[in-house]
Amino acid sequence: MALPRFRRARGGLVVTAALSLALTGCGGDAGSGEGGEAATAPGADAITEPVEIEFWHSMKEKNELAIKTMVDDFKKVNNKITVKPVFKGDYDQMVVAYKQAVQQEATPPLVQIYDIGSRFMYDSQQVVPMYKFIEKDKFDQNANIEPNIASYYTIKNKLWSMPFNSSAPLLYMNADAVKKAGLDPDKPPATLDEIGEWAKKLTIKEGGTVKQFGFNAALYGWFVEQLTAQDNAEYCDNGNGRNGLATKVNFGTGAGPKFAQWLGDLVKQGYATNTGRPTDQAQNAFKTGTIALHLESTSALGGYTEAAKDKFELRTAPFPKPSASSSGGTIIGGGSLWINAAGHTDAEKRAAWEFVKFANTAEQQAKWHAATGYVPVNPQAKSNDNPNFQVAVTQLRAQQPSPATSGCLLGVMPEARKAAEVGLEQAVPAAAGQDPKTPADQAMQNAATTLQTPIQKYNANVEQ
Ligand SMILES: O=P(O)(O)OC[C@H](O)CO
Repeated sequence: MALPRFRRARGGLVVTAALSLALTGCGGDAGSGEGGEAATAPGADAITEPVEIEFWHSMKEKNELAIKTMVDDFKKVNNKITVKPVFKGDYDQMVVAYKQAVQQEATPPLVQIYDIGSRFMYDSQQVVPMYKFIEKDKFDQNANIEPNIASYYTIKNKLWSMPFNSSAPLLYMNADAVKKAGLDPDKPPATLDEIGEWAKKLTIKEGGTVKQFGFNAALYGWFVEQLTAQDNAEYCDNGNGRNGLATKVNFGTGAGPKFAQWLGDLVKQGYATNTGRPTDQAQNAFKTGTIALHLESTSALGGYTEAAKDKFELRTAPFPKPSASSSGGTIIGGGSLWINAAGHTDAEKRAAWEFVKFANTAEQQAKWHAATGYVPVNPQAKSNDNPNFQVAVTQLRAQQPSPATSGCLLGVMPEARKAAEVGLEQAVPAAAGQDPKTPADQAMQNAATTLQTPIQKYNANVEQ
């Protein structure tokens, strides 16, 4: 399907139906912008005098401090450019803030968007694609960006955003609890069933009270995406939306219901606690030391390392596979940096690129990785000697990019993740001894079906 023709809007900017749809979900004139393939990348001569740019991000606590350190480091070597980091809430809140900014013609020159916002950003017509700066500067992409990471942000063979905070999902262990139960943290469980077996041995009850749960994980749609890829299956059709627009999601069958059933059973039997969808709640429970095994992103590692200090021995292990025969891998997570074209001067766009290049350097990526736990995007970056930090790096480098592990490109991917979480909520009982609201197969299938109309509406308005 051809992209609807641009039309001129006030101020010489342009609106597309694709953008309108992405912004409002219902078509109509919603914003303006001049970006996408049409945008150009200004050269180094665009900066002739001091320039200040806002950098919107979603990093909090320890990870936000690491951003501030990076910005300060940048200022020391680029005295003409001031980068002002602005925390805009979590990843979902950022997308809301970004959409509002497009409507108000007030986007920042530089924005961090989570992985699953990539197709939306591509369709938004707001950005200067990263490959244009790469070409302009003859930047060596292969030498500076891990191919396994770049694959996620590569759309139609071109890199659209710069991977920045790249993560992998992990199994976290309270190694003291593991050892006390006579289990060996050096031989961690590798499948959901093995985790279930461990969780039973690791749950400690005193009287009627649970002192330690064997397992917890947020009801987080990201885990459904990861387990699907671990099964070497595609989350959405058309080669995970990379051979053409995806027309449906597949989490109604396979790893989605398997995970929902497995977690529901563990909660019902009292071996896992259900802390709901907010990842903060599952994270806080793990940090108290009363959870033995836990699933989270490597992005939490910096904070966990600090929280566990003097409390318990923290260990990480590869993310589990749905079953021993699963032959896939994990998907790169986290977010990437997008440079906005609409309404920005050449100096601002160039300043944003200068910071993006700086953030990608081996030195900065090594520092960033050591502070946060994110995987270094630059293969030349030294990884942290702490073995907990190396698990995600090894996990990522060991796998070959494939359609499954490149992740699903879908304009309504944030909605898809939320739908999967609604499915999990239906399938996982609130507490021990309770039944789920809906059987797992049906809950996940129902959730997947709710996406058909949003996907069709989105696809009707964007180019293939
Ligand atoms: O917690 P992060 O930054 O690793 O992100 C996890 C997911 O990829 C976000 O979509």
